[in-house]
Amino acid sequence: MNALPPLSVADARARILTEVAPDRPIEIVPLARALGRTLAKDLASRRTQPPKAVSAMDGYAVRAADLAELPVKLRRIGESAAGHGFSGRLGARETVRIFTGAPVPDGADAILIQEDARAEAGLIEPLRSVGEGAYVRPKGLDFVEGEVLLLRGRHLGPNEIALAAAMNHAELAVTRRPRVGILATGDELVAPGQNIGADQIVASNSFAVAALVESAGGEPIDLGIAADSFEALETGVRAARDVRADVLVTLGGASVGDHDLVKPALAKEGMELGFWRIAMRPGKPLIHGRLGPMTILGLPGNPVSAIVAGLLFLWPLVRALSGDPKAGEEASEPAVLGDAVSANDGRQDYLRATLAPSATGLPAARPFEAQDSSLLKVLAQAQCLVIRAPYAPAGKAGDPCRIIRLPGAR
Ligand SMILES: Nc1nc2c(c(=O)[nH]1)N[C@H]1C(S)=C(S)[C@@H](COP(=O)(O)OP(=O)(O)OC[C@H]3O[C@@H](n4cnc5c(N)ncnc54)[C@H](O)[C@@H]3O)O[C@H]1N2
Ligand code: MOO
Repeated sequence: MNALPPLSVADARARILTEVAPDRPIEIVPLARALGRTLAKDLASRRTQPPKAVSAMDGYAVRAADLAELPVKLRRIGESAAGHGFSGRLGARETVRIFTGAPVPDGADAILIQEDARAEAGLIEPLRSVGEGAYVRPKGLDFVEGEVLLLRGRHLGPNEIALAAAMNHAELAVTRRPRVGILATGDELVAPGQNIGADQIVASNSFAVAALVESAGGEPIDLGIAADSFEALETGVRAARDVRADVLVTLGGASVGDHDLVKPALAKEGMELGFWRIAMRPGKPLIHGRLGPMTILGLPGNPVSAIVAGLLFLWPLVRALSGDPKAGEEASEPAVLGDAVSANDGRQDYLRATLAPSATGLPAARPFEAQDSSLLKVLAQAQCLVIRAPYAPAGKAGDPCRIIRLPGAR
């Protein structure tokens, strides 16, 4: 009974994600409130950018042909500034003073930057020739009206919001943020800043998991700390139902000790168990199930186990519940080992490691000696997790490996 179930990390993730319904509830939000949200519909541009040809530099709008043979003097006939174009047309040997972002006047086909011109009494003397189109941003260089630039499911960060604004969308259709109830469990836990008894510790996992949920676009709801009793866990489950959580994340109590009651308590409440325990370190005693409309994710109590399992399973679950079709894609990348590692057992390891440049062109990942799943300090010092497949043979420095960068690591 103690033999590890063969469920792999990839299978566990697939099973968690398959039950997510594809259609998500939609809300309309102003652009200023769209950070971290997920687009519910493909977004097409309402305009062409730039709407007409504009200058990329401060200087003079010219006809390139006029400057083919120097010396030549051009007559300055006006000015074009951003927001105030020149309405006339450039004739032979004429020029218009122009500034960055200003419309290029009709008849002009190039910009002579002002560093390459001598100006005197209404005349401009070019100091060099220019090619046709020099420093001209043609109409629609960035995008054209009707172009679909952001797809449904896109997680909105600063760049996407800037693009949506430039496309002239003042509000966006986004999916409702998945509600994630977070219930810490354990008689030993006390919230930070409280009086702490001799056998107690500060509950840190709720904060880490709430931050993960938030960064994935979900709405974390703190359900507090439940004692190690069926009654307290029952109260916690009721609280999750009351806030209409899409996901209930429990923290701790997932293992096999006499006080690890989460699985039986959830079963008593009617949870249909998906799986329990996966071939992974840290994070082995992961619980997955369904309780009415709620997905249950029981993360292990060890802080690093909770965070690593949160990154690998809760993060994609929140993305999937946000309507992101790419939620299941693992964000791993190639690297090389910076140090030797020993042969692995049957669990897929996620080793906290630093990253440094290497001669191979790939970053070199050096796992910390200390990998105990209680060590938050090591996690905060790490830049990535080195993935070690089950039964991977010993590796030496320079061997290829795959890593997952830790969010916000420095
Ligand atoms: N005989 C066995 N013992 C254990 C096994 C096993 O297979 N056989 N599995 C080990 C593994 S692997 C893990 S991981 C842990 C996880 O156990 P639980 O999920 O039951 O977690 P707890 O026992 O409740 O707590 C573990 C550890 O983490 C601290 N903790 C719990 N919650 C928080 C929190 N919110 N913030 C900060 N720290 C927290 C708790 O005080 C414990 O020190 O089980 C192994 N045991
Ligand atoms: O798998 Mo546990 O998560 O070793 O710490």
